[in-house]
Amino acid sequence: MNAPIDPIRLAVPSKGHLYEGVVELLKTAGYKVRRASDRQYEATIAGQPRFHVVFMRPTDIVIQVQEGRCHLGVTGMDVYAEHAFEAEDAAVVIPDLGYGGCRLVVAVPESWIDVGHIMDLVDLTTEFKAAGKSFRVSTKYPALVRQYFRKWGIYYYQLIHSDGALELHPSLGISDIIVDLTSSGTTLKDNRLREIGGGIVLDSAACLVGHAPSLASLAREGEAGELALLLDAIDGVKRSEGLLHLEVVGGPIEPGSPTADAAAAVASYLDERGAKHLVRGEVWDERGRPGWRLTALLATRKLNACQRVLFSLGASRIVGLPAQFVFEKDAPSTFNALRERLGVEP
Ligand SMILES: Nc1ncnc2c1ncn2[C@@H]1O[C@H](COP(=O)(O)OP(=O)(O)OP(=O)(O)O)[C@@H](O)[C@H]1O
Ligand SMILES: O=P(O)(O)OC[C@H]1O[C@H](OP(=O)(O)OP(=O)(O)O)[C@H](O)[C@@H]1O
Repeated sequence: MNAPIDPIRLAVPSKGHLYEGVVELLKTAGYKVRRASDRQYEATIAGQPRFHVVFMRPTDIVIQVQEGRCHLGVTGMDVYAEHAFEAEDAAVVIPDLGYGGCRLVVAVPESWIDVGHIMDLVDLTTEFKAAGKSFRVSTKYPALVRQYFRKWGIYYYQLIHSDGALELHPSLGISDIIVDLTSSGTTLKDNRLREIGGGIVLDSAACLVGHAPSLASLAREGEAGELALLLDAIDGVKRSEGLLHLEVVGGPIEPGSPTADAAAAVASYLDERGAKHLVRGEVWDERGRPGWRLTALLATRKLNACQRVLFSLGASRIVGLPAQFVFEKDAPSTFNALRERLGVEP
């Protein structure tokens, strides 16, 4: 048996769109990254001496995970997908970490009123070719664009590879259209460009990738190993996102009083609002009088709208605490799924 991987190197984007989200997620999961300054490219994790964090650009992260220098890495799904064909040893462990959402889209000048759908580009690119002109597409994602255009039967175009400020290209005459990331849509709009129908090449989010042979080795450490603990913690955090652990207490119940049914009414109301894991039971206050208590998981955004109704149904106190982890016995486990995919025996 090979020696255990030590340190476990985790690559994290050094700045930009994907940085803060992962630091926050790791912290909530109990893995607080200790980085001396934002110019420091290495860090440790408090209480986790086996982890070594390195900070890199998202593209380099895919390459270093592929090479096995980094065992785990956080990058954008867009970046991973662009390099996937040359990174067969870099496996996706968690495809969506819950932040860094954006879309890779085909955008044309607003003035092109005849082009509303990707299908229109089939004809347009053919017309360009017939007229002896080259239809130029600026992008940072040549592999994804080629694949997408092939799927739609678009063959006559020239790719212009560029790393930034692509939105300027059509107005400067560098290209005719662009394929770039967007989230709020502001940059496209401010540069008089617009997305076209059927033009979403990829929906992307921050993802966790890993070097497949290293993942297999870490998975062999089992459910108490560092990989299982990290993935379980992330699963727990992700499952708790946006949820409150709600406690509703009612009472005291006077003998013969109709409030005895209040707990059932509150449970049924919360159930209608989408609350999960509703449980209720009898409780006694400090004077020994009976009451009821109900707990549930409820979307944070729904609590405010509920509270007056809950009082009217008989609740006397409502407490909502942000859930930090939700573990459910039968919920899908990233670690178990990964172990199965890698063919590692439990
Ligand atoms: N609105 C957005 N625009 C661009 N990228 C976004 C957006 N929202 C999330 N992202 C994600 O952030 C990644 C880019 O991050 P950032 O700009 O920090 O990196 P970069 O320095 O340009 O990296 P590299 O050039 O190495 O890919 C994208 O690949 C994408 O996954
Ligand atoms: O839809 P929006 O919310 O406006 O976001 C989209 C913009 O954000 C990104 O640029 P970034 O800020 O990463 O700068 P870059 O050009 O250096 O990549 C992307 O390349 C777009 O230009």
